[in-house]
Amino acid sequence: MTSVDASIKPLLTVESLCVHLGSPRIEAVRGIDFSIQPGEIVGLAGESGSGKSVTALALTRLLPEKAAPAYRGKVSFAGSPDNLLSLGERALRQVRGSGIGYIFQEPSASFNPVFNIRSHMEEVLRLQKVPSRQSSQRIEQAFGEVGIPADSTHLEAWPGDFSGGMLQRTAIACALLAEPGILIADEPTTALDASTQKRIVDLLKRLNRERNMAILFISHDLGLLKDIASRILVMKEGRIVEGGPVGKVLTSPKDPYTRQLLDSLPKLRR
Ligand SMILES: Nc1ncnc2c1ncn2[C@@H]1O[C@H](COP(=O)(O)OP(=O)(O)OP(=O)(O)O)[C@@H](O)[C@H]1O
Repeated sequence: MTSVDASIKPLLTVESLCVHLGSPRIEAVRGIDFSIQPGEIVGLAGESGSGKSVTALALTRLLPEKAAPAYRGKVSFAGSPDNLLSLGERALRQVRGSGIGYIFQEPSASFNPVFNIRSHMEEVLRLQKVPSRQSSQRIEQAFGEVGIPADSTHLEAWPGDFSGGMLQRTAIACALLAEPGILIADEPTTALDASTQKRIVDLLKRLNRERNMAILFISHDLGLLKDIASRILVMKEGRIVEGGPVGKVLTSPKDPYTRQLLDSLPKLRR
């Protein structure tokens, strides 16, 4: 886990973020504030429905249009004065492409089943305006980072040909192609078996260390967050009810809700 110098300016700052969505309308996120430093791994915990995924998607306005999301507050990235919540679509696409990457619980959510793996990776590079003569080398490098051979068997495969763990590693490789400053990982291991889960967590920790890539790691599993994050935030009903260094929050939680979440963890995982 990379240690973080508090004097360094935050990479991502979220101020008074509120999100209304759906029908009937609900306020899924109710005025939250947090920041993430370059190279920091922050865990976002909270039970199902507490607003973790809505928060993650709201950062770059990725919530589905059909939910008619309305955003309030400010999200700033990489020292820019722009508010991502009101930035034009084109500029925002640039941030989504290169600044802020995502991986999701269901790795298949990162892929279109009718395109093969190579097409997905080339599309990421095209959006990054990487000259096509550099494509093969960049794809090889990204695959290398996640331990998948960049041969035709893997590159010409369809997303449906891969196991969950393999597809999640491929999703991470796709995200890496854009060299994000921060990776938003929304329950990235929940759909995987225990040994694959460990492999993905180890991979993310290594990428954090080697690339100084910050990670917002979302999970309802405090035991897992203890292993990966240096700091955690706990959400309940759209609010952050507690936050701080992971060791401190987990050994002496202040909020009754965090205590309750901890009590629901098997003793061995604490
Ligand atoms: N696309 C959507 N349309 C309407 N309501 C939504 C949508 N996505 C989430 N919600 C609602 O927003 C609230 C917060 O949901 P969210 O998915 O952020 O919770 P979560 O903490 O990520 O839960 P989980 O751990 O189950 O993923 C819930 O009441 C949920 O039903």
